[in-house]
Amino acid sequence: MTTPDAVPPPAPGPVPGPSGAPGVAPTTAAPGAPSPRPGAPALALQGMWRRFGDKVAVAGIDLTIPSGSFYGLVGPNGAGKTTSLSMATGLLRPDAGTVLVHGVDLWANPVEVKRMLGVLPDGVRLFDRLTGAQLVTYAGLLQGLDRATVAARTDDLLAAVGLSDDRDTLVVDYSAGMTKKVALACALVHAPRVLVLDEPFEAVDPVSAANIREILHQYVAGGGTVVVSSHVMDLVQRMCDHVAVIAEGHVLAAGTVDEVRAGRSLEERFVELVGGRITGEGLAWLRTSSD
Ligand SMILES: Nc1ncnc2c1ncn2[C@@H]1O[C@H](COP(=O)(O)OP(=O)(O)OP(=O)(O)O)[C@@H](O)[C@H]1O
Repeated sequence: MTTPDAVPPPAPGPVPGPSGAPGVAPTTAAPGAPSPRPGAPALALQGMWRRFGDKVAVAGIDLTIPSGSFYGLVGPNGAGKTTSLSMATGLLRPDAGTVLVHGVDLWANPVEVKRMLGVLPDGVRLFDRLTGAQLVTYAGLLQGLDRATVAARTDDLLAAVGLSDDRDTLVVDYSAGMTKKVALACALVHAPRVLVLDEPFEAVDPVSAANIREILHQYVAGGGTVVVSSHVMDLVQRMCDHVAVIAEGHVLAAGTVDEVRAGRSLEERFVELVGGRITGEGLAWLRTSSD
């Protein structure tokens, strides 16, 4: 069994050390660095644009993600979800637009703001010649945590995601689902205020997915905000309290899950908003039966 309640809660300020040990802030804020604005949304995307050559991937997206929400981002393949989340977390520079994290401009203050963010990017590229334990330790030390805190949190997080027995295995030898889980542990180690997860359940088995969902719910109950992209509508409907549907770089609908689904299932509403159902009639040659 996992111990999800051992996961560090999101830190509004300095991160507490293990077992009441003195805490250490992830890194010392530079003098005059902007601080989170009370009452501001956890994440606000304003007028985001991004093109790749002739392809407009994100075409003027505005999104407001309330503090303490569990926010789902859904959309068909190529809708612009990963591009939006990459711009929202400082991984990809927007062509235009502003990202505010708890009221602080990300692209104007990347160092300070990234300290508030935990990110699980899509297609994670990790230092996979490290073991799982070394990788989480490395992520914690990079965030400026002291060694004792990192050691305690690494143990807690690896237990919570079910990787304790594989802690000394090289990440390159992990399965796809194990890699997702260790990347999630890395994203959580500094107790960020906002957690942004691109397809966190992809390749993850159902028991591990349920454990991860529990970790995320506890994180939100402790004051954190989760933004998660997924293709699984049923999961988003059950797990999230807010959702945005995006397609072709635009927001088609956003709000609470109940507002967006408007009395139907989220999947029905998604298909209605996005369209694009294709029948298999054009593939008659695939029929193998001679009847
Ligand atoms: N680095 C890139 N170079 C060129 N085009 C890109 C690049 N990244 C994304 N795109 C294009 O931008 C559009 C949006 O891609 P994006 O990855 O954001 O979609 P997505 O909603 O995350 O899709 P999926 O659900 O399939 O992961 C797509 O048409 C994609 O081909």
